[in-house]
Amino acid sequence: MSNIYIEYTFKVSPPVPGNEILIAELGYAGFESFVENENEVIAYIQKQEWNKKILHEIGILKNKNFSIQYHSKEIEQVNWNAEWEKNFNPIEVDGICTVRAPFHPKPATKYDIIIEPKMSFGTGHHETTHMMIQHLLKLDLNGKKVLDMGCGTGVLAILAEKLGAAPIDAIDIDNWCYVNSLENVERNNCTHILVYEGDVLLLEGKKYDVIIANINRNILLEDIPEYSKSLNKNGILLLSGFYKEDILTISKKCEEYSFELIETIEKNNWVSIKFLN
Ligand SMILES: C[S@@+](CC[C@H](N)C(=O)[O-])C[C@H]1O[C@@H](n2cnc3c(N)ncnc32)[C@H](O)[C@@H]1O
Repeated sequence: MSNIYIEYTFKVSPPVPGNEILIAELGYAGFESFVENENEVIAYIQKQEWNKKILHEIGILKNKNFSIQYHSKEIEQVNWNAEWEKNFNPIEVDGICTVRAPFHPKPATKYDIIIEPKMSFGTGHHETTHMMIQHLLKLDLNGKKVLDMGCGTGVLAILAEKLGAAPIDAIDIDNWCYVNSLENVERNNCTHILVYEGDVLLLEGKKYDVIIANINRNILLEDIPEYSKSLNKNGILLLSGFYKEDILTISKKCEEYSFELIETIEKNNWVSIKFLN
């Protein structure tokens, strides 16, 4: 895997909701990792994946409701840790769960998840991860067989184990996320999580009580039929990674596969939905 990345810095006006829309569209276009602050969005893509044409596919750049300026430069991945350490503050969810870096002090919350994200997605800062954590905290996962599809840093799989789930499969299509999840699983002393590099094809013949997938609208629409085959009766499906405008499309697809919508959470236009099989 190449160590050279292209770093793009975007200034979006207005930043709300522009930054979130931009991040989602960059994600669909193949960008891997994002740092968002008040004034800018910094996004990274591997040089070998990068093609200037990618930017023409990004709808928000052509959307007249937003003004966007950007510049780019090539970076060595070796600088990345220093970048995220500067930007990563601990995240507390509902006073029960903290997601933090190893160098942050131990929190008082019941659940403490230590993540070194490097180039992976999943520190709890993003709305979608935050809402998936909220859903998970309300489930009884004791002894439940769980799949975390699109595991990123492994944050949701790690929380599932802390909530009593076992065994847990964590899958990500990206090699960096696979390696990073393995590291984070070990860092959190988890012993019931198996991490795989791959996608929905790995589900052949497998059955789970709970499937969690925080990916994006298009991948979820493709994968929902496979989730349906792999989820036990009365199993729970938690989905996120899409906007409010996509609720109908996602829930219609789920209804086609006999999932019943139980609860929707929304945060800054992002959505997470709980379905029952
Ligand atoms: C939005 S991140 C979610 C990460 C983490 N689960 C969280 O909630 O913070 C989506 C992840 O899905 C992975 N991904 C994208 N397409 C995928 C696919 N077809 N199958 C499996 N993983 C995929 C990406 O590499 C990325 O790590």
